[in-house]
Amino acid sequence: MVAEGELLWEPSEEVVASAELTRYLRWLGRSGDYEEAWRWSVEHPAEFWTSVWDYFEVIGDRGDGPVLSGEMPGATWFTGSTLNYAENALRRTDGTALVFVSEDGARQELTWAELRDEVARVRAGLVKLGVGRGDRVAAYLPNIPQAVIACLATASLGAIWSAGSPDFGVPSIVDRFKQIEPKVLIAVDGYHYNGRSYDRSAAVNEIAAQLPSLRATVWIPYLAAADEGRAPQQAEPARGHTSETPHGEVIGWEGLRAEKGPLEFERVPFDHPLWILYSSGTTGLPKPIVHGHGGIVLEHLKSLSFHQDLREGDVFFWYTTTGWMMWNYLIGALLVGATPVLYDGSATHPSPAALWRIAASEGVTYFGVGAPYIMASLKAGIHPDGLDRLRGVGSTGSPLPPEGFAWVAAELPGVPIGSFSGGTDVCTGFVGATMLHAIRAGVIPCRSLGAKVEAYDPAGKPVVGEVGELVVTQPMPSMPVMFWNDPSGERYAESYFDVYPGVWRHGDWIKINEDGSCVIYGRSDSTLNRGGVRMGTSEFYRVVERFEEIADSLVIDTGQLGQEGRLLLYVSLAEGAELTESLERALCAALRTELSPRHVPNEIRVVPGIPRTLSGKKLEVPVRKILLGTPVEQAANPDAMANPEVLRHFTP
Ligand SMILES: CC(=O)CC(=O)O
Repeated sequence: MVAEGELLWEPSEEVVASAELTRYLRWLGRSGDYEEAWRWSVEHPAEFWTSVWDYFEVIGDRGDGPVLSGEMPGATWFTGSTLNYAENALRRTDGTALVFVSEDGARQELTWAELRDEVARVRAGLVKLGVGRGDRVAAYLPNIPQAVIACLATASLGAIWSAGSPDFGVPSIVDRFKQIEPKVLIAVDGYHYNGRSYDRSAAVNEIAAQLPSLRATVWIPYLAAADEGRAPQQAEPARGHTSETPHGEVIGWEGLRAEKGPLEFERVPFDHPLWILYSSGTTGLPKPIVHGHGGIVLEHLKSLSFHQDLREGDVFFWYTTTGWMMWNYLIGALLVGATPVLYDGSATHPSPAALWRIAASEGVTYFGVGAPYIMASLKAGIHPDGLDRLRGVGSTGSPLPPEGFAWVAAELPGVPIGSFSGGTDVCTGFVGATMLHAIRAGVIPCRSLGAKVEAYDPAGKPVVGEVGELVVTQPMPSMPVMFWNDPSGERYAESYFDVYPGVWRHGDWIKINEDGSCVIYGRSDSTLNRGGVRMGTSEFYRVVERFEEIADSLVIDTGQLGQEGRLLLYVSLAEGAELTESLERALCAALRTELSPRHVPNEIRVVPGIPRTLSGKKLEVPVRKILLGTPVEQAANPDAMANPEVLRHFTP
């Protein structure tokens, strides 16, 4: 058992001296006191974000309008400025820009010159298909180089990128893409995952048929190329050749990139849409969140340099699909001149150590994953090795329990583990680590520069040392510039500003300590409130999932509006395990002693699996709704789930 707050790592003088953040603070003429710098960054946001633009020598015209005008929602940044994300991402010319590895062993490397050439070609291909400023290009692609190339080519034109991963079902992709009316769809014929091939040709045809806005569909014969000797389901049209279908032209990737074009960049205003990400709630269509060129360039430069300490020469890995904002964050490495490693495949194929092996073979210097992968590595008894170049490990997606921190500290001595928390809505973390901070078990060392994060009590008063609602009380440039199809901004305002007017409420529980460090306790709306003792579900899971017999768990408090309800614990069992009376007793005893007697579940139920979203989050709120009487079909969208079949096991 590891105590929260136990010291695990401290930066040496050398680490502090060579940190990117130290260089920036010196350039600013400030001391190395992080809290002082943070306070300045949030109290003087216009000065801070101007310094980020200048320090990184952002390519573009900073303009001479006000840096920050108005208030949330609706604050605007850098009036009169123009820039282009792709121009900033493609500023280097020498060395390796991108590495790709897949679970079946394929590997590809692109130099900066090759990446620039590919982007120019695809840009020319998109122009030929009629894509221009403001048009949407949708992608149904795995984490492969073509996704990065097409994203940058789209951005270079001032057109708008939007991606979904090919493991998303047809209805969930159509629900997303039909809202944004794309002109072009770029898709693969299928992919490999966990040793199996998944043919998606029929899915792509179904998607295309439901998008009347399409002028063209671009096919990438990815599965066909991998499955040597197997006839592709959808033949690649001959180079440069196109054919017509009811839903537009059909062209192959080779046709799209056939002509060498000029690498040019349409400089656009700061808030010009760069990409559209989605956040699915439990009702209505997924929210199409639009981020702007300027906000993403500044936020990713700041966050990747000062919080992940990335720089030229670094090799950056984060396990993600194109359907999660961590993909957009991963490719942000290009902005700082680091090399992103794209991986397509399962995290645990051919073994639970698969991702650690990639980190070793690719000489990864910063390795990021979802918290469950670290916990699974702990449980599987993995001893990662060959990671001599590793300087940092990142964890996100859900709170990492103190044991996960301690495992990284023990297995990778000298490497700090930085838990990072934010979300799709801002395409970054609000809180994270730096190379100036010590690492303590279960604790996130700081609030990110420029992110005025506070914990609010229900009356909207900031609290310190107590759990409260995570709010952001100053605008950040990477906040959405709008939701697509929400001209009045109503949906946007409702999503973040309905509880505390003028203040961004993120929907997480956070405790901020006196020293600025913090702990995230999970989603605020799934919190357990037992007799007034509020607790995020992560603390519960930490106790339960330590048991070898428990593979996964979900806890639901059916209490409503101050009324105490039942506390139900769902467990999926490890292979060969049984929920015996003695195991039930041991679980209850651990919860009683480690949390509180009020946190002993009223009932423990065995289920075949815990429902998770495609990006791995437990579906606590939808299950709670089902238990309170909402029909399963209305509580959750099966297409946004990794394992929708398990939901029927959760009945009132
Ligand atoms: C940075 C993050 O917060 C990622 C996520 O959990 O979606």
